[in-house]
This record gives sequence, C-alpha cells and structure tokens, in this order.
Amino acid sequence: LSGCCEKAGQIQPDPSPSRRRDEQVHLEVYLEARSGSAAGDKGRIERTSDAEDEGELYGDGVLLHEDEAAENGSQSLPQAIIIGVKKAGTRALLEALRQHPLVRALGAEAHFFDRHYGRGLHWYRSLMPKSLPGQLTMEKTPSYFVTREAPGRIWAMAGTRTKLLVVVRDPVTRAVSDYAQTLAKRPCGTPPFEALAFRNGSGAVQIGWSAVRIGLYARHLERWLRLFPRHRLLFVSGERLIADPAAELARAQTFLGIPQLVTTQHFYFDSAKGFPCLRRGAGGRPHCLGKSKGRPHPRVPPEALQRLREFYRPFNLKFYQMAGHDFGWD
Ligand SMILES: Nc1ncnc2c1ncn2[C@@H]1O[C@H](COP(=O)(O)OS(=O)(=O)O)[C@@H](OP(=O)(O)O)[C@H]1O
Repeated sequence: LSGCCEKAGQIQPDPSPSRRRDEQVHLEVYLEARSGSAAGDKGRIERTSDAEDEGELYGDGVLLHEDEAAENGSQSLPQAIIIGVKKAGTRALLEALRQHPLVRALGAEAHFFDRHYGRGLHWYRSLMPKSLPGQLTMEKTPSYFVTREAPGRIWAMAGTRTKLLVVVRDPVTRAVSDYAQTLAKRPCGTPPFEALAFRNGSGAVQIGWSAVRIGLYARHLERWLRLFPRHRLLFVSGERLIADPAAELARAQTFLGIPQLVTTQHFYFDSAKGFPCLRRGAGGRPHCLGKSKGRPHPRVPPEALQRLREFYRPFNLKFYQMAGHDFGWD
C-alpha cells in the first residue's frame, strides 16, 4: 500500500493549481448539467473525497425520471439528508436511493451546514437538482454528523421536518478505512496507524485524531437528539448495506415514505469489485462504485485494533441504547 515514490517523511504536494482548476470546472459543468443551475455564477463547491466516483457514475446515461424532472421541475431544499458518517457507506446508500423515481439527489457533497453556511439557503437550494411535485430532494455530506453546528442549522431550515439518515459502521473498521484514505492521498510521510491512534508513552487513545473521534457515535448523536426526535433519524448499518443491500434499502424507503421500488433486482454481487453493484433498471448498464470505495485496508497490528475495540465498547453500548438497535460490533 505504500506506493511511496519520494523520500520517506515527505508529504506529496497537492495537485497542481491547474489540475485543481480543471477538477473545479468539471464539477461546475456537472452541477450545471444536472440541476439546470448555473453553479458557477452562484458560488463554488469543492470536489469532495468521493467525487471521482461521481464522474464514473454519472458518465453513463441519465435515468428517465431525471430527464423529466430536469425539464419541468423546480429546485427545492432537501427534505432528507444523509448526514454521516464518513467511510461508512454513505455513497452506496445515496446511489442506491437515487435509482428510485421519487428521489432526486445532488451527487456532489454540498458541505452547506459545515463549510458554506454563510452562503445562505438560496445558494444551497440552487445546488439541488430539479424535482417534480411528489419527488424527494436529497443530498449527502458525511461530515454533518460530527459538526457541532449542523443540528441547529438543519433545524433552523425546516424544524424537525427534515429526515436524517445516518450510515454507521464498526468504528474500528471505519477508523482504518479513514486512515486508508489518508494513505491513498498521502502515501509518503503518513505515520503508521498506531502512531496516530495512541499517545506515545502512555498509550492512551488519541481522541483528537479525527479518524478516532468520528467513531464516538454516541457523543455526536447526543447533539442531534437534543433537537430531533429519534424517529426523525434512520440508522443504516454499513455492514448490512454490503451483506444485504436490498434489506437496508427497504428500511430506507419505508423511512422516506416512498414505495419499495429499489429491491433485490437492482443489486448484484460483482466478484471483481468484491461488493454489491447496481443494475440500473431493466436493460440498464451495471455499475459499481469507484476505486475509492472498497479500498484494500492497510495492515494494522491486531493488538492496536483490540485496544481500540476496547476503547470504543462503552461508547458503542451507549450508542446502541440511544439508537434503539444493537449493531453487533462488540
Ligand atoms: N456497494 C458498495 N461498493 C463499494 N463500497 C461500499 C459499498 N457498500 C458499502 N461500501 C462501503 O462504503 C465505504 C465508503 O464509505 P463512504 O461512501 O461513506 O465514504 S466517504 O465518506 O463518502 O468517502 C467503503 O469503505 P472501504 O471498504 O473502507 O473503502 C465500503 O466498504
């Protein structure tokens, strides 16, 4: 996994400014084409961690219901948001849901309630794809779940009316997945997982490291439950989303109040990818998520994983209570 072509200890430079500009333009063109909005005039949103997948997903044709909405629809604020968590399967859930004719979703992560709140709701709405009456508008930005201000800001948008979906995954595996992403971005100079996860000397868990902190689900959830009743949140199991995607999609469609139209027929297991992939409607081309989804994980010493597992246990138990479901990570 190292793939490190420079001297150890060096961090690889960011992509060149011109490449970054190309990527930005790519996203704006995409946004404009998808939503009929001139994102370029109204403000910019960055490419996000999984934007490379979007290019692949959207390159191969538009669903029929999207054509009609793009022509005759109008833009709405989202009525449902996938608020987290990072590396738990948020992209897989969104892509499966957008197969539904009553779902219209922004492909890119808007990051409105964390980074771009100052741009206002008008800007946020301008990012959304057009929808027809009866269709749901959705977006996913996994960092909302851990952003202090996000619950209050989403509440300020529509009170408790917004439906919130949270994909969760064993926090230990999630931390390793997060670390794998860091390594993929910076193969040179990234310290070993154990060095980031535990304090030198005392061996205490470094709660300050975001890969660890994000997995303290109970702590983050407390903030949401101060404003939203629990029935406004749906917890989707990241593990089940891989093992039995149709079952998790059934729960999500019930929660969203839309008919069960995304079913087992939409999924097949792709042995080359090692994950479920989408079969897009009758005669549609099969599609798997891109290479940043389902990355090989680096080897982490089993003792380190065990220590982390013990650290998370009380937080997990509290989370099971709060969520009303035992996810079986312990
Ligand atoms: N169908 C399918 N195909 C590929 N990957 C799948 C799928 N379903 C769930 N997953 C898991 O999704 C993990 C990435 O999660 P996110 O999409 O939330 O990542 S991100 O925060 O948006 O970057 C990703 O994590 P890693 O395996 O660690 O890469 C996958 O395990």
